[in-house]
Amino acid sequence: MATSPLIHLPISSHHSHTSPCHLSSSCNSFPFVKIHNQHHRWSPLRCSASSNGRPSGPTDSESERVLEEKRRAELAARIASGEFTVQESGWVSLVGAVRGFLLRLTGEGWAQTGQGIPRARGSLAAVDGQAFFLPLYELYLTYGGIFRLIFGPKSFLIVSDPAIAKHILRDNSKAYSKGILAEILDFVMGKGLIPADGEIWRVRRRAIVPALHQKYVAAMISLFSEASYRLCEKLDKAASDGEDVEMESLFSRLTLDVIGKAVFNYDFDSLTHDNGIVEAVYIVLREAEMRSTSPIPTWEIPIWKDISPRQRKVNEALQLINDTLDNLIAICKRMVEQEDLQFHEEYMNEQDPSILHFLLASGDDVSSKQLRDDLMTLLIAGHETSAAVLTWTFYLLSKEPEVMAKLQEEVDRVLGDRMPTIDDMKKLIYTTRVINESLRLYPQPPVLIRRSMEDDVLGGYSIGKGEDIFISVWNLHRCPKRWTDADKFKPERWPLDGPNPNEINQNFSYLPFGGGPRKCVGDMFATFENVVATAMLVRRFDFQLAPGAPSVEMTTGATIHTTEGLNMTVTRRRRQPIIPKLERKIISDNPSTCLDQSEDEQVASEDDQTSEVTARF
Ligand code: HEM
Repeated sequence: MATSPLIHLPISSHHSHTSPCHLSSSCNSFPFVKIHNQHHRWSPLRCSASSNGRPSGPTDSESERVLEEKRRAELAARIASGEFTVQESGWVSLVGAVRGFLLRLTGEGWAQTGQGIPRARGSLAAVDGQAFFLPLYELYLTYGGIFRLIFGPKSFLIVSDPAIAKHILRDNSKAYSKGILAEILDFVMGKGLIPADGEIWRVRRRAIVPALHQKYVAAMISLFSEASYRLCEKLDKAASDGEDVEMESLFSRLTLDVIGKAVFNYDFDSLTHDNGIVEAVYIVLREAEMRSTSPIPTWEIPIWKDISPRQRKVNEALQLINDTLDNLIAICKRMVEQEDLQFHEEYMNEQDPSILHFLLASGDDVSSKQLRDDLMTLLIAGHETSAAVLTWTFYLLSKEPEVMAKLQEEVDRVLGDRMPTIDDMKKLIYTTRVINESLRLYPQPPVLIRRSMEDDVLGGYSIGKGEDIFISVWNLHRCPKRWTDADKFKPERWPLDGPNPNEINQNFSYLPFGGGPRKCVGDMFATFENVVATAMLVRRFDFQLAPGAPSVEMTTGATIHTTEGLNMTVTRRRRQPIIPKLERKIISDNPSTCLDQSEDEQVASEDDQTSEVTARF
């Protein structure tokens, strides 16, 4: 039976915390978007925003900081008093010592099992839905880079040490499976690439990775631009009407539109309207999140799962998605059959550059169920993550006007009023650093889940087969010893002339896309998507937290969500005039040139700006 881990993580200290317990609910203006109604009251790293429409002034930040320090001091004192520490019984210690001794005898390493992994305990009665990775941070500061967290009969190893993370993810990755994650996601992803393990994973990874080749990613830039442009149009209307916008749901729609086209050449067009399939995708996504945070797996109870209206709705949604995917696969198969096909490494069909087309053209010999699982996995993996990155990036930007100004300066200078091209990705370096830094502060997902498939030694402690492990990327990314001003949004920490930060050059203390053989296959795709969307949005608009909106708080599903949306006031930018460059027009068949024209006209006429479009002769 699948166990659901995430709800079990809040720690008992929660209840006695000085912060009041709010349970509020709000209604999102967009249907099908998750509504959360818990506050992470416990959070020492609370990310509450000023809701007065301006970035917090020094007074706001100062009082936030004082409150935060108070909370942390209280918690640290309670942890230090041993409240969360589990005393090892003599029996456990004895077994540990004997085992450690035997390990040494067999030469398997100098395991410190005698001393035992530090232990903390949590309460099952804690409130669900809160950002569970936050209490893990404080416990990490006390118990260190590896400790055991115990909830009733269940226990988890919490890893926050870069060397141990490297060992699990890369050096000894074969000894670890996706464990709980695979169980929870089975209903939607089946044996898709994220949950799959062993031989199935190996074969599917080998088939899928080549589909995201450089030429494909370059072709995606115009797709990112077109979708971002549609979002700009929507924001432009809101700016005209003087309406605030809920950006989290808009980013969710933007990235859904992008990934649908990119993976199986399907235009959800969710930014423009809702339809059955968009609704079905959100029903399934919400279900996956519910399953990962629910204390009781009701969906596994034999009769209940057949009569529950919720489960029926989920099954209907899945059926609709599966039918749609089957249909798209059939259409694509026909296209491939009619094609004068010459398959090569960077193969791409110009009319349909999707991953599905590549897979079919490559002769990928796979069952249609497996193909559907893979497509569904790519859809979910590429949708939720990027939407969350954009949400938190814009939240962070609204709090740091100086970063926003620097970002806008770069975007104006590099892009002017053109649509972005692949060459611009090398030039929008500060924009990329903004995304790098956003991913450090808000890693998506905030924990990586594994299960040991054999005995191993982690950080000097021996562990057995079957341990459920959470690698806290949140803790790695906010470790105060590793990062100066760890909680501060400082894109400048990543030098402009340095390499793009990744897990290798940061020695596993920075894991925005995981690491080792199971590293994200869409890292470049996602980075460019986020860079393009961010650049196109900040070029046209200024963004501030909406006056009177609820403070921005975190909660978790698979990624970090806000509890009540990211409500923002969007205003058109008044830009300095761009001095026309007298340069010759380069004749190009690049589709982005056609778009240039339409956006140039749009920007010039609708924004009523003094800026002039770069003259081309
Ligand atoms: C900013 C956006 C994204 C972030 C932050 C992100 C992050 C990650 C991370 C951390 C992992 C490793 C998970 C683990 O080790 O347990 C991962 C795996 C994966 N990602 Fe992404 N991802 C993003 C976008 C995408 C996109 C756009 C795609 C597809 C086009 C994608 C497809 C995948 C797949 C298939 C895996 C599983 C790889 C495997 O297990 O072999 N991701 N992603």
